Amino acid sequence: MPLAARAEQLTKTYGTGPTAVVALDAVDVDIARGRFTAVMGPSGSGKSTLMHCLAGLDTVSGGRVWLGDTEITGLGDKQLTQLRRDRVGFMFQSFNLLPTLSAAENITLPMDIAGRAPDRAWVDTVIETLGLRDRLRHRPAQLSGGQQQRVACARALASRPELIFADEPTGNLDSRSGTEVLDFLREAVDQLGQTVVMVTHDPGAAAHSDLVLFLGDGKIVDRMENPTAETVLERMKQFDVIRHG
Ligand SMILES: Nc1ncnc2c1ncn2[C@@H]1O[C@H](COP(=O)(O)OP(=O)(O)OP(=O)(O)O)[C@@H](O)[C@H]1O
Repeated sequence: MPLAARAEQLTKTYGTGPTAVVALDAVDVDIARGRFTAVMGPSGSGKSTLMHCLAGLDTVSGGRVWLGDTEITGLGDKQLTQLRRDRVGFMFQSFNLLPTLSAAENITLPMDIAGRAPDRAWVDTVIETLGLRDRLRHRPAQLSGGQQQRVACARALASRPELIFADEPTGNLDSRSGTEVLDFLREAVDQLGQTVVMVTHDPGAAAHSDLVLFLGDGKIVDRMENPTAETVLERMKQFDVIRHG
């Protein structure tokens, strides 16, 4: 199966000496291309750290990481910045849109900064898929939270990245808007052939994915194909029993 990203014995330690924290402990992980992967686990289990290391947002303490066929461990800051800009899309809990720009300008901003001409047909497809056609001239403040996150999703998709990382993308949304954004991410995978990795605490959000990776204390402790909200919740309860019972 072609891989969008891969980590081998990925270790991340914060600090040194007796106060050092091992956020990731020799993690091996494959992210398959064209799939929707969710990353779950208790607070502090290393979800965001894993995402940041896979996306080249953070350096690793040990092990190796690849984006596609490119090994990113060992790349310098400049190369990493370029790689993220050209090959990775990001969505965060706070939508991170620029307030003075229209939706349309926000969507193509990363490419404008990079001096890359957008593929108009592709951007049009993304806008259509996300139902943003009649919102393009609006500024973020004139849009609902759900619409703002759809703009952020379109921005992440606009450059047709190899991989989209979404960190709690529905954390700031009511459940209806959240579901809508998750449905769009699902469509980005199913209809547009994109690859999505999403960090979430919410079993209902994870149920939109193809595969859930469960982290615990910096290790991948379990995985679940074709999750439903119920099976994910059930699995989380079992972990609680193991941890606290
Ligand atoms: N910049 C940092 N400096 C020191 N320790 C950090 C730093 N970032 C994360 N950590 C520690 O690394 C561990 C993993 O953190 P991480 O943010 O990856 O967990 P998480 O699973 O994403 O948590 P949450 O669900 O609360 O966001 C935690 O113990 C955290 O305190």
